[in-house]
Amino acid sequence: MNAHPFRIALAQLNPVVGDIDGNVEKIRTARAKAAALGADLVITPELSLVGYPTEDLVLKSFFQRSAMQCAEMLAKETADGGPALIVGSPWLFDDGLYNTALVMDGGEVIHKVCKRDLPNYGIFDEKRIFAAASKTEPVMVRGRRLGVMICEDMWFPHTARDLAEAGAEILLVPTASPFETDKGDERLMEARKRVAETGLPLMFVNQLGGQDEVIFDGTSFCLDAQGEVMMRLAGFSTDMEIVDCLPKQIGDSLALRPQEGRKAPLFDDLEAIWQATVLGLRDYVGKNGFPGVLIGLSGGIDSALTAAIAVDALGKDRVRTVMMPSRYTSPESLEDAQGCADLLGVRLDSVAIEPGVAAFDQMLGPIFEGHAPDITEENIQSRLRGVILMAMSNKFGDLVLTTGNKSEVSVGYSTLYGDMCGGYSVLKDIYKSTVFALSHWRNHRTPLHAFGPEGPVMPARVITKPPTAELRADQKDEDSLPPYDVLDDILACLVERSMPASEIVARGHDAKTVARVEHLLYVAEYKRRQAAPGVKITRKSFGRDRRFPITNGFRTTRRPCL
Ligand SMILES: Nc1ncnc2c1ncn2[C@@H]1O[C@H](COP(=O)(O)OP(=O)(O)OC[C@H]2O[C@@H]([n+]3cccc(C(=O)O)c3)[C@H](O)[C@@H]2O)[C@@H](O)[C@H]1O
Ligand SMILES: Nc1ncnc2c1ncn2[C@@H]1O[C@H](COP(=O)(O)OP(=O)(O)OP(=O)(O)O)[C@@H](O)[C@H]1O
Ligand SMILES: NC(=O)CC[C@H](N)C(=O)O
Repeated sequence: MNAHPFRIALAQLNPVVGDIDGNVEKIRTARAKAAALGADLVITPELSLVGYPTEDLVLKSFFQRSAMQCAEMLAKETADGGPALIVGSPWLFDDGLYNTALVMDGGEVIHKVCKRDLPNYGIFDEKRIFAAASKTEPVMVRGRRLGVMICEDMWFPHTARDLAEAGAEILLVPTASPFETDKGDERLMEARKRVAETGLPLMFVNQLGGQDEVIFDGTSFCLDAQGEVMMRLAGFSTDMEIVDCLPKQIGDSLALRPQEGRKAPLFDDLEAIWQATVLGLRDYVGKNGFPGVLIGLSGGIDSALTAAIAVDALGKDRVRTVMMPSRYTSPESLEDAQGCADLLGVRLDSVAIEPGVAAFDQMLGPIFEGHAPDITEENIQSRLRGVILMAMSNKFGDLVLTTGNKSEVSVGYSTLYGDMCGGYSVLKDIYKSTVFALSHWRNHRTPLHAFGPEGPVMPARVITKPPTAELRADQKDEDSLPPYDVLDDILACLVERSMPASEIVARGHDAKTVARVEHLLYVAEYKRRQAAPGVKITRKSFGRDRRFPITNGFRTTRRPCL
């Protein structure tokens, strides 16, 4: 029996959805690097050739043909004597389009493994675009019997069980598993269940990178047959590593035993959130070709945190900020905005909005005659700031970042076409309580892979002062909203845990407050549909993840006739 190790390279790549040529080049480069290290096989992530998720792009027949032709071309390159290769690609068979892992060796595609369990919940829509395979069998590669299964196939027992019963020596899982808080634990738990059920080691090769709202954190790993982590790739960074697997006869069957290797450190919760926002923004800006970003810096915590994340993602020279004072802007806000800009080293311009406010007062005066000033005038200030930011974006090409956090986005505490102006949001799925925690954390810690300063990124007062929109005299967020610790707990119960009002009240919350927050959450749906996309962090982000009707007569505080 061949006692040489079978050397498997796990290539954690960052593809761009739809950039098939660019992705081919990334796969080719990874394979060349793995070849130099003596690999027998290179595994790339799920749909590595086209990126994940492709959404309806993959339904175009030209797209399908392009992917298949490029896959055939990559397969031909494996005639060079280098490692075999597993590439993820859509494949059109007579009975439908499948999400496949193509096994390439000796100049051709030697196996096509089709995905069996298609995720169709949360952000996933795979049943809309792919057909599901009915069975999965092991594939022979260079004398080894390999159990290849694609991402969601690992979340259920049947595929791993079938592969083990058919004599697979190891489970290989190309994946595109998006980041959310605690997702690493969930993946490990599912992987360990499959290992325990089959007695086989497992390799999980995840995609890296930001794709619109979804972030892939990588953190690929290899488990031995006891479920111990033998190797782990970096989180939030491209990476590759070779694992030597020793062939071994166990009773009647053959097994591959992965040897121990490098284990990249894991991140704690706050640093993982930080890394996700940084990677999400960096890839959104980079993959969409923006020179930099533009932020309205108010001296408040949301814009300060957004600017700090932007500097960590892009570097200070690609982040531009602008203070837009009004008669309600306090001297502390002016000082704090300047303090943030100084600490981050970013450019801060100032454009006063008072001339615009006066012009609108005059222009609308005849129409509004006899009507007392109200929220209309407050919103005009916010909209003027939006106009200024969008004008600067048009002139200089930078992407405007919106600064609203999940607490505000949930209850519609923002102005349509005002502070909601912008193309991308990094705090959209981060509650205000976590905004405070993250700001404090970043003032004391320097994250890995960050371009920002080592010291604090905002004056301490930005974190400690009461939040205010400064759209009228002496305004505080808590005049309109419950305290953020109360609001955020109720929202997390409603949004992430989908709890009825009665259960939330049973946790000790005031019934009227819960009913009001639920109402605000539902009636703000129209605003969210018009909001910029933003980084998914929690189990239920707004956007693809949580799809609610705008016109909605349901409330859990009412009792429908049953
Ligand atoms: N179902 C629906 N479908 C489509 N559109 C709908 C709608 N319901 C209202 N609308 C439209 O939306 C308008 C109301 O929305 P909008 O104009 O945004 O105005 P509105 O939500 O009434 O006011 C903005 C709120 O955001 C708060 N805020 C907090 C923090 C910062 C800022 C800031 O600006 O910096 C603002 C501010 O204090 C105020 O409570 C209506 O006049 C109507 O035109
Ligand atoms: N004076 C200002 N100068 C520049 N931008 C501003 C100003 N006021 C508001 N903005 C922009 O509008 C956003 C919403 O501002 P606002 O202060 O009303 O609410 P907030 O949620 O408390 O945000 P922040 O904590 O950043 O102040 C800000 O984050 C900022 O981008
Ligand atoms: N691409 C997939 O099939 C991903 C589904 C899987 N359950 C995950 O979230 O990681």
